[in-house]
Amino acid sequence: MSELLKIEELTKRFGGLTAVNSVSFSVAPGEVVGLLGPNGSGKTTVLNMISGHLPATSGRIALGGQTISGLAPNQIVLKGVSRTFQLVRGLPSLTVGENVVAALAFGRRKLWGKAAQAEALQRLDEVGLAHRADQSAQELTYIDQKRMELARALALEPELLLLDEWLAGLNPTEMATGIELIRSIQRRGATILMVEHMMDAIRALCSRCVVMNAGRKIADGPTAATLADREVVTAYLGEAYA
Ligand SMILES: Nc1ncnc2c1ncn2[C@@H]1O[C@H](COP(=O)(O)OP(=O)(O)OP(=O)(O)O)[C@@H](O)[C@H]1O
Repeated sequence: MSELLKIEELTKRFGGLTAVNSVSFSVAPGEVVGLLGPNGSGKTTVLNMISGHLPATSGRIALGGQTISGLAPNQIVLKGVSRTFQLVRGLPSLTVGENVVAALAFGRRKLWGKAAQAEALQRLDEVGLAHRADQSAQELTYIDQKRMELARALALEPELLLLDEWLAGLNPTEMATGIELIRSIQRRGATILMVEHMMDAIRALCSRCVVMNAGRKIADGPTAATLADREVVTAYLGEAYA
């Protein structure tokens, strides 16, 4: 199969506002695709529909040829999609390790007990956080909170990982570390769809970009060519720069 994720004519209306307007695109296995666009263009709404956190008004989302639109978020996790959120959603009263153990209980293998603890350490090691496993989650620095959220998403064993501005708010050193971390996850075979505003990160990580503006898809292609596209430049910077 040439595509893992296939989105067809996806639309979301909030009352009179069409936040996502008949958007179609695909993601192939092993690809890292950037989902870009100015603020309010509908990117997070697309992610929310893929992960089941918002129902689509119309259109279809398929993973590996199976329709997943219409399913609840926990069912979509079991089909192989996990995500991070713009605002980190950990369980602050638990330790870092327990946060990942909690995710494993809901994952595709529903791990508990010692098996879950061992697996959690492995997931934390993948994101460079194993040494903080016994620390309270609320003591983590911002980047470590983001690492923990990534470990929780990886614990769900996704075929498709959705990242919603995972790199936002990091300083330049942390950004370089974060880019390398996402690259290492890709090298292990992950397929990633990432909403991102940081152009350097997009250039470093994404082979392809889908660009939205005012709810519509305006470009879809190899990163360098897409970022140079006149309509994309106009959407970001205005007519004067195009
Ligand atoms: N639950 C909601 N109810 C009503 N309107 C919403 C809801 N969620 C999003 N919107 C609106 O839909 C439009 C698209 O929002 P969305 O968050 O998807 O954009 P975005 O491209 O992710 O923006 P940003 O880059 O700022 O995160 C915006 O006009 C937003 O105000």
